[in-house]
Amino acid sequence: MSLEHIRMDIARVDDDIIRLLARRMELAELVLKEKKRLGLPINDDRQNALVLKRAMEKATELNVDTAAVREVFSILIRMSIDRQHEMSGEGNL
Ligand SMILES: C=C(O[C@@H]1C=C(C(=O)O)C=C[C@H]1O)C(=O)O
Repeated sequence: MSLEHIRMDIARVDDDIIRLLARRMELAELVLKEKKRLGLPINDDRQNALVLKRAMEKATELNVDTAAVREVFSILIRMSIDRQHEMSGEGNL
């Protein structure tokens, strides 16, 4: 495969990643609605730990750098928590 072709494939993968990020954020908004109904706080340390553990297990299985995956997922969790605060009208406090 040529360099140009490989880079086109990378661009497609990048698009897919962003689409999945958008989907994850939509799901975070749905989670927020349920938490409001149930009277639960936005941040859930237990669930955060579970998400990180699951991601690192998958990274291990797929032979991807687990420390890097942990960093990426920490950012994803922070993004979804920030979005939920914004949706609650609390800004980024
Ligand atoms: C999405 C949720 O809200 C927060 C964000 C999480 C995430 O992005 O995975 C996990 C736990 C919560 O701190 C949730 O509770 O599931």
